Amino acid sequence: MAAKPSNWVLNVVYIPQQCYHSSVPADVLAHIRGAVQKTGKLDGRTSLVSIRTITEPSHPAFGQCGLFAAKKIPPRTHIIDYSGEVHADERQSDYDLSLYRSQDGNVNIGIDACKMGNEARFINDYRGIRSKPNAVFQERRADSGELRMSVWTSSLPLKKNEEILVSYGKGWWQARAAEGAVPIESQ
Ligand SMILES: C[S@@+](CC[C@H](N)C(=O)[O-])C[C@H]1O[C@@H](n2cnc3c(N)ncnc32)[C@H](O)[C@@H]1O
Repeated sequence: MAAKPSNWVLNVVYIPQQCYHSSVPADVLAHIRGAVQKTGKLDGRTSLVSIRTITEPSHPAFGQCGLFAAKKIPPRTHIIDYSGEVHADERQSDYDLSLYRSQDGNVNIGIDACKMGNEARFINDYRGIRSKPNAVFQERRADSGELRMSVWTSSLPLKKNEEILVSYGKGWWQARAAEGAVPIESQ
């Protein structure tokens, strides 16, 4: 089992690389895994980030965790891949993001880091924290050929100890507005 990063949460399994749920159809699985042979090398670890509990009461995710730059990170730099359970079944999860949609639109593949994942699951949305995101999600093929959702710095560097913040997208918040996830005016 992979060594957990500092401040990892008790009820979540740490997986440095994505894993696959049985709901993913075989042809889609082959497409996501890619054609390149796996090397067996674990490339999911990074020293660029640290998980911290948010202690400022003014932060909208006060008491939860966030992901922070452990050192200065240059602009347009790969920070980490979002790992979790790659799945095709329906999920109600605040840790689920979209990875792939089949051409006919019949298969939607997500990566759910609710029960298992890596440091990237702690990345918060920028709303209510700063004026714009300082990081972006970007699909990429890893050296192994595998399709992944990765996190990159924007056009500006990240300072050491700066919180890494992306945009979850308006749709993410709209879908949760009924549950009072965030004040609508802050979208
Ligand atoms: C993917 S998790 C992010 C990590 C989470 N803070 C944690 O400690 O597990 C998404 C959840 O974080 C919180 N969150 C993220 N960004 C937020 C924001 N800008 N304002 C309020 N809550 C936020 C919400 O509770 C949301 O459901």
